[in-house]
Amino acid sequence: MWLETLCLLVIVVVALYKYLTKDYQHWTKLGLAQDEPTFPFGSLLGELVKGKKASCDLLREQYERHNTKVYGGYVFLNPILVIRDPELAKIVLVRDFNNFVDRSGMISPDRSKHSTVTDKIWNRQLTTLSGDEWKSVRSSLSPIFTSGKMKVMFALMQHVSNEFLDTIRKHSEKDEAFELKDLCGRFTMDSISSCAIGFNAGSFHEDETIFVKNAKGLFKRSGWAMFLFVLSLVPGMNALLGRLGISISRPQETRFFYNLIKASIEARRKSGEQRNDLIDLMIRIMKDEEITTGEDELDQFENDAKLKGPVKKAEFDELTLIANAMVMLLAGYETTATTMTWALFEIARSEEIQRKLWEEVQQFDDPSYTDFMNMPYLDCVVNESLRKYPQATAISRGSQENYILEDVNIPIKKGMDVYVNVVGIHYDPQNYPNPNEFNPDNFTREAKATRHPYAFLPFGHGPRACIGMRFALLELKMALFYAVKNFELLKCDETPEVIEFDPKSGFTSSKHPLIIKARPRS
Ligand code: HEM
Repeated sequence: MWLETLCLLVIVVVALYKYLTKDYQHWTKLGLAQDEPTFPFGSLLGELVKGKKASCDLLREQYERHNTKVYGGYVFLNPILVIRDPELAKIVLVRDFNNFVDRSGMISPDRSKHSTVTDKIWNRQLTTLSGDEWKSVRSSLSPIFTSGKMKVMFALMQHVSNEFLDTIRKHSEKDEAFELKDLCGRFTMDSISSCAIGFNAGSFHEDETIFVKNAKGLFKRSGWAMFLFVLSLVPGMNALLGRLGISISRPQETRFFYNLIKASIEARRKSGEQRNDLIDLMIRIMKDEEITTGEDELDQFENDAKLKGPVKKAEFDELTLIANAMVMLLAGYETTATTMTWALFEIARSEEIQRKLWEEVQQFDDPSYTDFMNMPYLDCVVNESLRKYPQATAISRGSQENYILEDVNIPIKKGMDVYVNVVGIHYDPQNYPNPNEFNPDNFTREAKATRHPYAFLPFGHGPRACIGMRFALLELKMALFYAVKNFELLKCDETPEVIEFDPKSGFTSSKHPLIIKARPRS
């Protein structure tokens, strides 16, 4: 009897496995090269979930294994299409945007309905909203970072830059080596909290303020958080977790920011104070005041990012405001800090790059916002840092309808996800000769003219691209400018020679601490 039961069990398990993995040959059947999936994670997530490989390395390897414009892959049991070609990236991200509005794994209305309060906050953020709801919130928030508004934030960032310099000075006076990520994290935390919610995070004055502790907590990858995240990707699980009162997001830290931002809004309303920061701008949006954008403020990236056609006006309630003030803190903290870290590290490693940058920055005593936007070599160094160390190694979009991707003639089913392999494109020698080398000259006007404009995607592209790009660029430029103008950045015994990416980080971070020294310029 037990033998029959065992045989039956084996048959059921095999049949179930066959059923679940029935789509694992989806791309091969269409004649397209694919990355071989392993059950149950597919071809993309397994290594990442196990923390064995950084996404930067994994996606680069996958890109280099293929030589077609697109290739197939799998996330769990689902086929995804991966783009290697900048022109096809443009078609998906910009030209046919109306079919590719959402990122993959976007929330379903069902998930929203049954989620816990703290998950609801996450569900109202720009990063996770979908369809018309996203369009209306995004169009309300878009004018927030135009160059006119950035000039006001520039003044707030000056104060943070001074604290940044004081900290480097203290290390240099003691001839002490210092770790860059910690320093840059303090810079970006203070500038985003001050510009977004008018809150002085005080990062430069304490080892770890309660603000920083909670912000870091939101990014920490514990086994439980990872388990819940992976579970939430399984269809139907979000709603179930919500019904059981289990938060996918980190409830304690989310509540901390919810309370902080709410208190900031209330204080602002009571005092009537105008700081012209994000909270002010969002309160004006809630009151239905028009925030204008001068068309002449928009560059090519932003013109591509404009939403075309009629957009329903957002219902901008207080929860939406808090959720989006919070997402600015989150999306703007680690991404910018990590890029800044790499940029300062590369400057310290190359005497020649540092000399060229120094020659440029020393021409300015007290640069204005416009000056910062017009320093060509500084711009090249920042762009090269974003190329070599893209914080989002891939960009994803879900297809809203059955769709044929032109040129390669590949059918994409409704609901299927398309990924653009950003890091692969950034390291393709056809786009950037000697891609492992840090070479700011990749971004001279002449070099850019020889390349497809979509071969550079650190902030994504199109209407769903990074809303905080101008803010991030200004922070990066200010930090690099003041550091190089006031100090010689130097390698020291602790500076790593070989770069390795951290497989445990969700960003393109270094596995080893990036440590340098600084000497005051006379
Ligand atoms: C070096 C720094 C940064 C990098 C590399 C970066 C990169 C990105 C990327 C690649 C995306 C996805 C784009 C797409 O899907 O096409 C994104 C989205 C986003 N970023 Fe950034 N970002 C940075 C800084 C910031 C800052 C400073 C803020 C806020 C102040 C911010 C806020 C956002 C938001 C809210 C979204 C979601 C936009 C939407 O879905 O409508 N980011 N970012």
